Amino acid sequence: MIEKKEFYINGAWTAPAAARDHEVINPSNEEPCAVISLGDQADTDAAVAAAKRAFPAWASTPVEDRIAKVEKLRDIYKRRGEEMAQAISLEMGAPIDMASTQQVGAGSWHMDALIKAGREFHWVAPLGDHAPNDRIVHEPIGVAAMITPWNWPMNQISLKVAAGLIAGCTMVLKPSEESPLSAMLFAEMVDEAGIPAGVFNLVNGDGAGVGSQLTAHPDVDMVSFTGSSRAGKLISKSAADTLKRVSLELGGKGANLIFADADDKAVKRGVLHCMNNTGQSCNAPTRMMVERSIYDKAVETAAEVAQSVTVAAADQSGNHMGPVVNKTQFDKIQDLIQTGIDEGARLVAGGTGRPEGLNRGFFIKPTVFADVTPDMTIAREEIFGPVLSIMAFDNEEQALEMANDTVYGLTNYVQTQDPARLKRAALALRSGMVEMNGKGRGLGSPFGGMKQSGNGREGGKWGLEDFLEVKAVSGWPDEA
Ligand SMILES: NC(=O)c1ccc[n+]([C@@H]2O[C@H](COP(=O)([O-])OP(=O)(O)OC[C@H]3O[C@@H](n4cnc5c(N)ncnc54)[C@H](O)[C@@H]3O)[C@@H](O)[C@H]2O)c1
Repeated sequence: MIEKKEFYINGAWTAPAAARDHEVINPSNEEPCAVISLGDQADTDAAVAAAKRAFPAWASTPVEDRIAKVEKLRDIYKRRGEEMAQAISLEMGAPIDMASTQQVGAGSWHMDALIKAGREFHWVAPLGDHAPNDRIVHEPIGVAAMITPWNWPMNQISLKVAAGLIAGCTMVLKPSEESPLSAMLFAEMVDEAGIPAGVFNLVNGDGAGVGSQLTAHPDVDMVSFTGSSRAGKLISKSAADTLKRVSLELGGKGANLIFADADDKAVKRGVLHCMNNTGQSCNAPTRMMVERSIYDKAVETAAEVAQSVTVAAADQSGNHMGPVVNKTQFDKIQDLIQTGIDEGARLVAGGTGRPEGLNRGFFIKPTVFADVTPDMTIAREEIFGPVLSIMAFDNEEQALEMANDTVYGLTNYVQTQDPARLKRAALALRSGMVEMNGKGRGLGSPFGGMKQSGNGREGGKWGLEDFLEVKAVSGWPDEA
């Protein structure tokens, strides 16, 4: 069993102030695979103090030197990608091939984008020709607390840490207690990259402990949080007493609008996207809304695609689906599937219980419901598992209304060959992102939501701005 009980504070691996062991469970077999420590107030205080001490020197380090350190970190990360894939796969259950490509790949992709954005960013920018002696100066906010979830661990950590480093912030990372192994490996890489002591610190802990201590800490200047809307609300309240800046990336309930003229791969693509990472993605297209004239065919195709998805342990090679992360999620998803049945949705694939042949591990059947109505629980709640809800619509107006009828607003999807409709839908959907006809977003595109999906924007130049103060200066001397 892996034993990793220390925290990374002030450039050194440090024993916790008090022993509080926590077992990390391998979701593929429900057995403990590692022991870590959960920190307490003394560990949090030590990490925040180290970050505070390191801030003046790091903030005044030239930005090109900060970027050079992140480039080094990115290179080490790429070199040690296989180790990272193993850690992610073990702790949160992503199948090893998917962990190597998508999970690890997301981290280097974001670091590349942030490096590019840092180089192109106007750190000191003119206000405009009408005010030639005004400058807008961008400065790091200070000490950032970074609190991350388990579902895409390196995606989230790289977005926050690389942006914070380039911006000139110092930081304390509290990764999810479900996925600490990848985060500790990342800390080793930060150390190897020669990032100065105190700039990056890591303390493991849970939300009620280290998480809350960070969000309430008087010496933390901002909180960058990715996780559930539930925790986002608690964090906002906790940070209010010290008026910290709070950047939130929360849950979602993405709609995928499939019009009758959609390409013939649209339904299959939508189902597989929903099931990717065992449905544990905030931007998963979990509400498939289909124009009535192609509805029956779409339901049939969706059921076939879901039935073709195989399920197996995370350490097996192949393109199967792995388990969900833990028993709490397993039980919650089982309950929601049962609720879907009880409320009258038509089960066309999957259902409650484990897939055939799997008696241990948090495995869920790839599940599809048809005839879902907007008031049903499965149409409203983020399930965070491989469960798709299919609904019918009669016209564009109704489709857009149904898509926007949610407290969330993270990513919506549109499938149609009609260019005018694509543009209308892109503008009408109330979400931070709209992806159309299966085209992924480009390098450096901002990731974030509206409404209860949060207020932050991560990635590229918008990701840097989350960690920056804007200072307005007048009377700037004329350039020689
Ligand atoms: N919008 C995005 O960018 C995005 C990306 C990935 C995941 N998510 C969301 O994350 C959720 C799944 O992740 P999760 O189950 O780990 O979420 P979670 O909210 O339970 O936990 C996320 C992190 O917050 C910490 N935390 C929990 N309560 C806290 C509190 N009161 N104070 C401080 N920290 C606290 C946890 O320890 C963990 O590190 C889903 O809702 C998903 O949609 C959002």
